[in-house]
Amino acid sequence: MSVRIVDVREVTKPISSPIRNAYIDFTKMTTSLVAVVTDVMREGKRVVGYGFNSNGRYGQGGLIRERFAPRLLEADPKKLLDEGGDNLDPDKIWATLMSNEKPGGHGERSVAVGTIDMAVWDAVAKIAGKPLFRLLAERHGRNANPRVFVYAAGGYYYPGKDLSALRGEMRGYLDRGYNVVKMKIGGAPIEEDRQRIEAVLNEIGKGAQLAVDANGRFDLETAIAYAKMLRDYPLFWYEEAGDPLDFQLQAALAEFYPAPMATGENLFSHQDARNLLRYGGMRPDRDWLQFDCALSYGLCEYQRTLEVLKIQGWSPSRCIPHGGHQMSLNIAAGLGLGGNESYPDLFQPYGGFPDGVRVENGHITMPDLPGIGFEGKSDLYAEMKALAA
Ligand SMILES: O=C([O-])CC(=O)C(=O)O
Ligand SMILES: [Mg+2]
Repeated sequence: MSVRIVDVREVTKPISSPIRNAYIDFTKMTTSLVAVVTDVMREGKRVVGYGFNSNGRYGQGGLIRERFAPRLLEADPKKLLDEGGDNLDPDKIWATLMSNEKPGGHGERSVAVGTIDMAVWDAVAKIAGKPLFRLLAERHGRNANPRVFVYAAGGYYYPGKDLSALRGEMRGYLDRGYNVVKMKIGGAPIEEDRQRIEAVLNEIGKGAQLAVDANGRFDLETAIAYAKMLRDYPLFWYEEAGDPLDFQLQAALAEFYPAPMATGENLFSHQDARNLLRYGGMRPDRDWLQFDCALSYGLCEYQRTLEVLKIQGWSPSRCIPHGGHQMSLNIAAGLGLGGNESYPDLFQPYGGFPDGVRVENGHITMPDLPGIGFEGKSDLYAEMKALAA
């Protein structure tokens, strides 16, 4: 049986909305959609793997088309196969993508590679005829747990949004089954943010919890001023206070913030993750790590990141990735992460769950769909299918 990648296609799609966090607005946000087309047939259909690059970093069409897709298509197909020769080997593909790339200075090539890697894993699990989370659990000798914690991210700033709109948004998440919600901070003066936080806490009551996200906006002084304000409240976490690569700031903040902190969505390699754990003062008994495989060289690299965690004394259950995509849901269910982000009202049709999956008591249950499960989400699959047609 031949197993061959016959094409790698990319299209850049808008995922824009009028929202704003403390650092950027999303009025021009895009994502790359990728199809890895194989010559394998399953149940009378050609196996195509799909991927996209989460949100927050723009499409990567230039890098994918000029550098990464040609490397895959020019490689000897036999060199991309696993030992049995009957499936693709994601690690060999990853090494091929990264040939002639220097170390360090990751830039956004990690996003381009992460997007293709997602499509490769989708294809590999479909060729194996299994959900990706089950394939991952088997490869790691673990039991899959299809029940995954999810939280609702939103609470953005946008024109005309007052406290009652913010409260209404959060109420809507609770009505849909979530029990942890997240809102943005740092895009308004501290006193205004305090009022926004109190409004949300009053709305959600004792049965739910609130996380806050500063999107890396603060200098040390401001991060500490916020820590002193935030520690008055029983928050789920205080996220990305300062620049993602300012590990000293993160470590200093721990002195002022005994409750859980979260960060990592803008660290794009296992080496950066290792530096965070070495120097960022993050505490394995309470803090949360948010590396998003789609932005950070994909699942091949994410497995290396999980190895780094292990060596540094961290459990994978402290990871709740950024991005709200089904790829991280599979990793969570297969490799025992603590859960996944979700954006119930944003970045559609890319984020979210397969049709019919409901959030209950802050958790979803993964259906048994082959691959990542994109075929189970009809609005998303319509876009994907158009690319592969
Ligand atoms: O606003 C964003 O860029 C998204 C983000 O930080 C998150 O989901 O944690
Ligand atoms: Mg964030």
